Amino acid sequence: MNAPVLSVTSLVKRFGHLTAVDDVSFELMPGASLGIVGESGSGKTTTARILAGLEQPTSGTVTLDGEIVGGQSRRARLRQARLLQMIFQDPYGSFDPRRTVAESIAEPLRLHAPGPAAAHRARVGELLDQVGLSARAGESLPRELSGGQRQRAAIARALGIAPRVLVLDEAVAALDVSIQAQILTLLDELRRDTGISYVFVSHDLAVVRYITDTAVVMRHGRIVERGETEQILRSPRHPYTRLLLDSIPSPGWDLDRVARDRRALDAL
Ligand SMILES: Nc1ncnc2c1ncn2[C@@H]1O[C@H](COP(=O)(O)OP(=O)(O)OP(=O)(O)O)[C@@H](O)[C@H]1O
Repeated sequence: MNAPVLSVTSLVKRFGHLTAVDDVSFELMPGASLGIVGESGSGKTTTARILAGLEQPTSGTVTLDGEIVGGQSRRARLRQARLLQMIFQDPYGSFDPRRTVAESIAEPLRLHAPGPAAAHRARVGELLDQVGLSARAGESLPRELSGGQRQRAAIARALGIAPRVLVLDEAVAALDVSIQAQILTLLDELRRDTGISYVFVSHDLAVVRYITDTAVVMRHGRIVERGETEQILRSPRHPYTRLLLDSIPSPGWDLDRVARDRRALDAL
């Protein structure tokens, strides 16, 4: 039996009186894809940020490849970044606007895998190719690329150091639907080819259905339902999951019923 590449145990994050993440636990096996779904404010992003070390938990642990992470030493932070990389909704802010995309993709290589510049250049070429970007796109500045191309570049940069886990926070939410499909297909191929694991944070159940095997549903910081994604979406057990599903516009959509169910759930 394989060991999980990522385990999260009893994670809690408080901001003052607000408990944003409340006793969250889950495991991710090598090559698996786990969805974290829930409405705005349910604690998804805070959970993702803790995984990436961008936020410290109030309590609980994150274990990556058998070792608890969260240490603040340079060595500990480098190890966490080497094993787990994060992709944001719009990576624009995380690219240096004055550097070419290829230079930005090379940066983590220089930090984590020091070597001759020519080797880095060759690796950047491979990475651009792997995510479907031309060498010309690599020579562009971030603002010269489309949203979809920028997301491809962000994926290339994250993959360069061969992390075990990619945490994607609403990674396709800002893209047109046809571009979303291209990025999701790319992510699917990359997972098949490299055996990388995903934690895929999204409010979009259709996207989660496509890209994940299992999922957890978060509400008010807690996990209210978990299991195989297909099973959860086909026969949700928790009223909140049913409400999320009913909130998707579809033929015969009953907005009054959704509003009624929400009032009933909020009163619980
Ligand atoms: N730095 C912070 N300081 C104070 N409160 C915060 C902070 N970050 C998040 N919160 C609060 O924690 C709760 C969970 O937020 P979080 O962003 O994790 O939810 P989410 O499910 O990702 O929602 P969204 O999709 O809107 O980001 C919210 O009530 C939010 O206002």
